[in-house]
Amino acid sequence: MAMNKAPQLHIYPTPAEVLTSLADYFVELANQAVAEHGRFSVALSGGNSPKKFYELLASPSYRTRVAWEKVHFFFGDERYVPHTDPESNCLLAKKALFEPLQIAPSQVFAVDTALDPAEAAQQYTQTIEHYFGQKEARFDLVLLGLGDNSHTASLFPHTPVLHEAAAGAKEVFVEEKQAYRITLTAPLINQAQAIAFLVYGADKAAAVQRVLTAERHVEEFPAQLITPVSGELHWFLDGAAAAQLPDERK
Ligand SMILES: O=C1O[C@H](COP(=O)(O)O)[C@@H](O)[C@H](O)[C@H]1O
Repeated sequence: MAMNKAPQLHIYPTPAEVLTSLADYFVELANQAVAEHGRFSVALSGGNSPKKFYELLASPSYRTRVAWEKVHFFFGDERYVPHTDPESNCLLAKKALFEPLQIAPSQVFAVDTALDPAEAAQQYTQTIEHYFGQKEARFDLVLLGLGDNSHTASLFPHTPVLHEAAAGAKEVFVEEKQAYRITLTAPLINQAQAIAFLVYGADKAAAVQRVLTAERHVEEFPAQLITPVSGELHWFLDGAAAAQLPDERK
């Protein structure tokens, strides 16, 4: 039986150092993927944490280090709102990354939130399948965040999508938000070549500790579902988010 590789933890004193380390890793993976297969496919995370990361990638220090015209952007999850809504993960990426880097619309694969949720998820699955063609859908990188309730992407505690066995996108009604989300399923995320969590801030410390050290209980701690089939799993953390980890994990 294949054993899951242990996640690699990268812990830095400050969020700024975490962001730089993740940006360096992004550059390394992007250049490697472009050299190997001519393009780099990345699924972006949303919420608050990645804004500064996207701004850093678009900054003068990083913008010349990646062949951005060869990068193809997907979304690990999307809030079920128009792309002009401040809640939209697509809008966040557009403002912080796509516009500053002048990314062509043909490089961005967004969820169509004008459709009904099930249709939007089905269409996004088809978009992903079409992009990868005959090959298994395997993103070069999936970026993830972590909610203080241990959700990642839009894999929220006690939702049916946690049991989805198909690798694709799926709609999920999130009771605590009273709203639909569209999320990549855990099986699809786990097919990725590399998966990187970006988590910083003291409000995430308990969730980090539970996901990484508690006994497996995916209904309560959905981020425990993220166990790559054969790719790499990295956690980029600041000291505050890592504070409740036992010393031997730091
Ligand atoms: O709702 C979401 O939450 C998680 C965590 O976001 P953060 O605001 O706590 O950083 C995020 O990873 C996900 O993409 C987003 O839609």
